[in-house]
Amino acid sequence: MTRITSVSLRRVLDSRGNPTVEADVLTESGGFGRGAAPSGASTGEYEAIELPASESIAKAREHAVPRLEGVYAGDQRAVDNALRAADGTDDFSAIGANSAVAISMAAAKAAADVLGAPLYQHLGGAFRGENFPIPLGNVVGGGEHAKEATHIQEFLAAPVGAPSVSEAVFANAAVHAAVADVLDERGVPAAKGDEGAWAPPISDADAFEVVDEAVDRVEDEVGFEIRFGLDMAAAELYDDDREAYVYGDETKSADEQIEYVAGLVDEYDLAYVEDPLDENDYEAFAELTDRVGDRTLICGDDLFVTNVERLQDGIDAGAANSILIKPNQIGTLSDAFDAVELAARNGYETVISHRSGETEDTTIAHLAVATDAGYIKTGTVGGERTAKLNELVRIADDAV
Ligand SMILES: O=C(O)[C@@H](CO)OP(=O)(O)O
Ligand SMILES: [Mg+2]
Repeated sequence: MTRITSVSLRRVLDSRGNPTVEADVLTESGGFGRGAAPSGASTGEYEAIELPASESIAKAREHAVPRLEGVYAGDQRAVDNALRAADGTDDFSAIGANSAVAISMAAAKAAADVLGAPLYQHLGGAFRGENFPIPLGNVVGGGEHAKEATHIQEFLAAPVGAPSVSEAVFANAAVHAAVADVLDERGVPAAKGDEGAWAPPISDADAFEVVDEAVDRVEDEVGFEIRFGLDMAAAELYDDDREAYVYGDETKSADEQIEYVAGLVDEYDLAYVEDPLDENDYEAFAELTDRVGDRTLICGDDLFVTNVERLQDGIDAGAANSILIKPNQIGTLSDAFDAVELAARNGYETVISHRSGETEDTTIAHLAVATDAGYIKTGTVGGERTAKLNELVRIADDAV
């Protein structure tokens, strides 16, 4: 029933206005699924390769589409193995991870359509749909996502005490609004960065104060615990030649960076710190995890790139205690699931994540529920971000 009869690919816009790949998959019994690839700006050195959309589409049409016709969409591993076989490289550099992930997601949705089940249930089974991830909401940011703003890429609201996913989602939006108020009171004008977070021209130290204040205000209003966290995207701060983290005119050695982050965790009771160190420095990750891993999540994004081999190296080294899962970093849903499962077996928390360049695709909301992930990082406001957040609300309301 879920045998694939056609795969079509097209160029569509992403949220930055760049071309990205959208895939439609049809099955013989009329099942339909559509998936679109997101795109990163602060990409990790070890990510699967995104090709220019037109090139990726042309290559996938030539090599992947003929292999996919006749494969069962309901057999996700068969679909993803066909994509890997069509590509023939380790990093999807032949057809592009952008076409691969779009097709992989579209096939899963087509299978769910045939089965008449919500995507999260097709991917995660009958017992999923009870637990929901805590949404990490980007409220202030800079780095590669906005010029003339903070060095730290993302300040993320974490409504850890929210009684429901819906209240959590609205709390993050309230923190985003409260940040605007606090900035306004301080006379700071702020544009928005790529993910819709405020991108004010202030120092990192000031941003901590602003976010802390905004979180306190909303916490008082809603009556449950809200903490905050960071994505430092430190690989972007790290200068290989100087062997130091560069913050404008200041630099920090790896030891100083560890000291700095450990201090921030304690000062602001941070719930979450993503990529606090360079993507090649497992040792420094391990040292920081050893120091503060009992009270905060140290998450590997560029460090692990959703790759089981890199995650296994991290587990062996004691580096981090959680992993960011981005399907397009590795190219298929099967690979993303393998990373989630390896993480879970080793007590690593999972955080399912969007990219800074996004589309209206809602697959990651379903993926987070399907894998029982503790967290999802998918922005706070803006249509391509609220698409996922609203889908979570619908899943919780049994309305998908
Ligand atoms: O670093 C990150 O975690 C992501 C998403 O927030 O950014 P990008 O997609 O630019 O890599
Ligand atoms: Mg990151």
